[in-house]
Amino acid sequence: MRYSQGRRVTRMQKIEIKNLSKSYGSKKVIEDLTLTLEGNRIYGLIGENGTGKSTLLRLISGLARPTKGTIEVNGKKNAEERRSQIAYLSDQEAFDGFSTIAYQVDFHQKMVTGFQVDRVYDMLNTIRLSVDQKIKNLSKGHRNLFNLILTLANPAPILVLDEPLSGIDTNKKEDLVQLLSTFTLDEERLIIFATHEYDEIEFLIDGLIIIKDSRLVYFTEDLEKMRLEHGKTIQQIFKEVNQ
Ligand SMILES: Nc1ncnc2c1ncn2[C@@H]1O[C@H](COP(=O)(O)OP(=O)(O)OP(=O)(O)O)[C@@H](O)[C@H]1O
Repeated sequence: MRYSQGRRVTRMQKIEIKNLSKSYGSKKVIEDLTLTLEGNRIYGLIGENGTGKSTLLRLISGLARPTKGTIEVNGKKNAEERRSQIAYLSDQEAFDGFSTIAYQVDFHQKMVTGFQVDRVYDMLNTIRLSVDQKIKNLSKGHRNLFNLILTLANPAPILVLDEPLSGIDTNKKEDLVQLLSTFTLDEERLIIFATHEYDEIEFLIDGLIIIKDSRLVYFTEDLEKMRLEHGKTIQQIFKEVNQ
């Protein structure tokens, strides 16, 4: 199944990163990264452990401060303004655990303007999660799924997702991949997400970003073209740039 085929590219959303560097003490985590992401597209961000993927997503989302360089999201430069354009999903546990699913949905509805609560209930129904369940009693995969659903229901034009597929079983991953595709296609959003699941994203993403040793080593915004012209899978591209 090729979810990305025939996608309408409207170029409405834009993330513009120029000469971005981030260090923690003497450790360089992102070095001189320049990258423009735009349109109604899904971008996959891959790289080995500790190469700076989460850091880059946090920088884009205004949750970490660059050491050097600039980030503009839909023309907004400062961190607070950027945050207004972005729904961010962390790879860390986000819940207190003792509340129920219903409580969290209600909380998000109160906190997030335009939160798509009907969609949340539809999605919960699809994956058969009862709203009365306490978060602490959910499996890790279900917790991750619920967290992702809350993020998808945020109407922000850009979704920044840190490992949204981690811990989710294969059957549900297919549904999720379809869901992510629908979310950009129908609503003209831009999604960037970090993942280690190269096979799962093969036909989901439009663009591919690879980071190695803190640096951008590969970028295409048209993976389908690369696949047709060079016949390479993401796994093969990844191996080549990591040699
Ligand atoms: N707040 C921080 N303080 C100090 N070092 C940090 C901090 N955040 C990240 N790092 C370091 O920056 C490097 C990159 O971390 P990051 O989490 O961005 O990598 P990643 O590519 O997302 O890794 P993974 O695939 O394992 O999730 C790591 O060496 C990490 O220890």
